Amino acid sequence: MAYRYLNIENVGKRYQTPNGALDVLESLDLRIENHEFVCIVGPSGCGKTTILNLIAGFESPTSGRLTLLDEPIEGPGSDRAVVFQEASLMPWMNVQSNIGLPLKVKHVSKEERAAKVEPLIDTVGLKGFERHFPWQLSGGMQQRVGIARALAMDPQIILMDEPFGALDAQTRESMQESLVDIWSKSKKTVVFITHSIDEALVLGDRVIVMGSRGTGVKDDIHVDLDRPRDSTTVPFNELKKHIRELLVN
Ligand SMILES: Nc1ncnc2c1ncn2[C@@H]1O[C@H](COP(=O)(O)OP(=O)(O)OP(=O)(O)O)[C@@H](O)[C@H]1O
Repeated sequence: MAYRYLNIENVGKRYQTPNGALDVLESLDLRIENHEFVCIVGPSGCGKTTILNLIAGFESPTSGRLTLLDEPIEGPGSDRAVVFQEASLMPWMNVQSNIGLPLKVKHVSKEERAAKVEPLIDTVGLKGFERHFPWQLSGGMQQRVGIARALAMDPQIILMDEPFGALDAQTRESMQESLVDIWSKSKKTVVFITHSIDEALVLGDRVIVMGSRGTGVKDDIHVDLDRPRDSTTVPFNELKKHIRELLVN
C-alpha cells in the first residue's frame, strides 16, 4: 500500500463573495510523499494559493479532507511552515533574532535558540550577517532569512508561495540553487507554487499542472532529469513545451 504522507482527498473549496459562491476547487485529489519537492503551476486564479492555505490549515475545505501522516489537518501547526513572496521579517530584529523567533514563541531557552540558529545561518549562506537588520539586507538575503526561519521550526513540510517572485533573475537563479541544496540536505517535503515553468522544472521532483479554476489537476509530471537541472537540454525543453501547451489549452 502506498505510504500516505500528505493526502488531499476529494477536496472542494467554495468561497462566498459579494457576487455569489465561487467554487475554486472541486474534488481535488493529490498525494504528496515524504521528502518530495512538488511544484504547482497553473493559470492565475486557479486555486494554487488556496491549496497551500488548506495544507497550512489557514483555510478549511468545504468538502473532502486533508491528512498529514493520517491525522486530519484542522488548523495551522508547527509541522508546516510557510514562506511567502515577502519575507515578512521583524524590522527591529536582527537576522539571528528573526530566525530564532519561532523558537522564542515556543519558549525555547536563549542558549538552545543560539545553538539551533547558528547552523541555520550557515545553511542559508548568511554567515557574517547575524547582526544585520532586515533593512541592511538585499531582497534575496531577506528571503534566505525567511527560509532559515521556516527551517528553525523543524517542520515536516515547507510550503512556499512564489517565494522568489519578487527577485531579479540572477538572484532568483542563485536562490533556486541554494533551495535545492537546502532541500537535499534537510530532507524536508517542499510544496512550491510558481508562475515560472522553468523554475518548476529546475526545482521539482514533480510538477502539478492545474487547469483553470474548478477544473483541477491537468497533469502530474514526474521530472526524471538529473540535478543540477540544465535548462538548455532537449528533455528539459520538451517538458517545458508540454507544460506550456497544457497551460494555454
Ligand atoms: N478568501 C477569499 N474569499 C473569496 N474569494 C477568494 C478568497 N481567496 C481566494 N479567492 C478567490 O479564489 C480564486 C483562487 O484564488 P487563489 O489565490 O487560490 O489563486 P492562485 O491560483 O493562487 O492565483 P494567482 O496565481 O493569481 O496567485 C480567485 O478567484 C480568488 O479571487
